[in-house]
Amino acid sequence: MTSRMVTDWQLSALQWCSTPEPAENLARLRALLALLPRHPHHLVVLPECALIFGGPEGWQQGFSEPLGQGPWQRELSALACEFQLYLLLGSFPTLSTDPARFSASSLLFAPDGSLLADYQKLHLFDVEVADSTGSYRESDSTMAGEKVTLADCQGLKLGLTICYDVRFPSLMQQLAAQGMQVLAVPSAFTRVTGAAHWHSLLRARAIETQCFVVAPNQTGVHANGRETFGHSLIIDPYGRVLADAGVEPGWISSRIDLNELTAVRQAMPLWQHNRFNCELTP
Ligand SMILES: O=C(O)CNC(=O)[C@H](CS)NC(=O)CCC(=O)C(=O)O
Repeated sequence: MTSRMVTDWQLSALQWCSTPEPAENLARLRALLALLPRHPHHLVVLPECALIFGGPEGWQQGFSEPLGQGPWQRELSALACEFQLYLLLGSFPTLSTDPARFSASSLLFAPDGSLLADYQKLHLFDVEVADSTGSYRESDSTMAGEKVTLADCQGLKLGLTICYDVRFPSLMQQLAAQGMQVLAVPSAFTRVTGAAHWHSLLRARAIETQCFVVAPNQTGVHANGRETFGHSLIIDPYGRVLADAGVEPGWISSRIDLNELTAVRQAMPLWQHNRFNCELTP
C-alpha cells in the first residue's frame, strides 16, 4: 500500500582497513555505529569482508559458519538490535557444499536481530592487476553463488551484490526488473582498479537502473600487503554523488527520499524505452 510505505530513509556506509582478526574489526564497527546519526529507518552497509580481511591464503575458511548460525553472525545480529537498524554485513564466509571452499555471503540483519536476507557472491575476482598482489584468484577459496537476490526492508527493495559484481550490469538489470530501489555494493576494490574504474562503474549502475547506490569499500594497506581504494560512495538515482568517504577510515551517511525514484523515472522513462527488456516490472 503506497500510503503506508516508508519513503524517508537514512543510508550509511562504513569504511575502515579491516584486519584478519574479527574481534578487532567488531570493535571498530561498534565504535563507528555509535557515531552515526539516528533515524527510525536506517540501513547501514559494511564493506566486503568487513570482519576478516587481509589474512594469509585461506585464512577466512577457518571462520566459516553455517548460514544464520555461529558466534560472529550472533554478534552482528546483536548490534542490529542494540542500534535498531538494518545492518548489511558486506560479506562473511559461510559453509558451502564444497568442504574446501566457503561462500562469500552478504548478510542482512533486521533491527529485531533476524537474518532477513542472504546473498552469495556471483562473480569471483580471478584477475591480474598491476599491483603488489598481482594475481587474484578468489575462486581458489570461494564458491560462486547461483541466485539473484533482492531483499525487502519494510518495503525498501534492496539489491544485494558484492564488489566485482559491479562490473556485470546484466545482474543489476535483473534486480531492476524485480523492482530494486537501492543497490548495495559492499566492496574490497583494489587501489589500482579503484582509481581507474570505481566511481565510473558505480555512477553508471545508478544512472542505468535509476536507483540509489550505497557502496562501502575497504581502505588502506592490509596485513597481507593488499591495498584497497576507499572512497565509499552514496549515489542518487540521477547519478549524483551524495557522499564520498575519501581514503580515511570513517563513515558517510545520507538521508534519502524514495519518492525521488518516481520523479527520475517519470522524467526519463528508460524502462519503457528499453528495446531489450525481456519482462516488464509489475
Ligand atoms: O579474497 C578476499 O579475502 C576477499 N575478497 C576480495 O577481496 C575480492 C575478491 S579477491 N575483491 C574483489 O572482488 C575486488 C574487485 C576489484 O577490485 C575490481 O573489480 O576491480
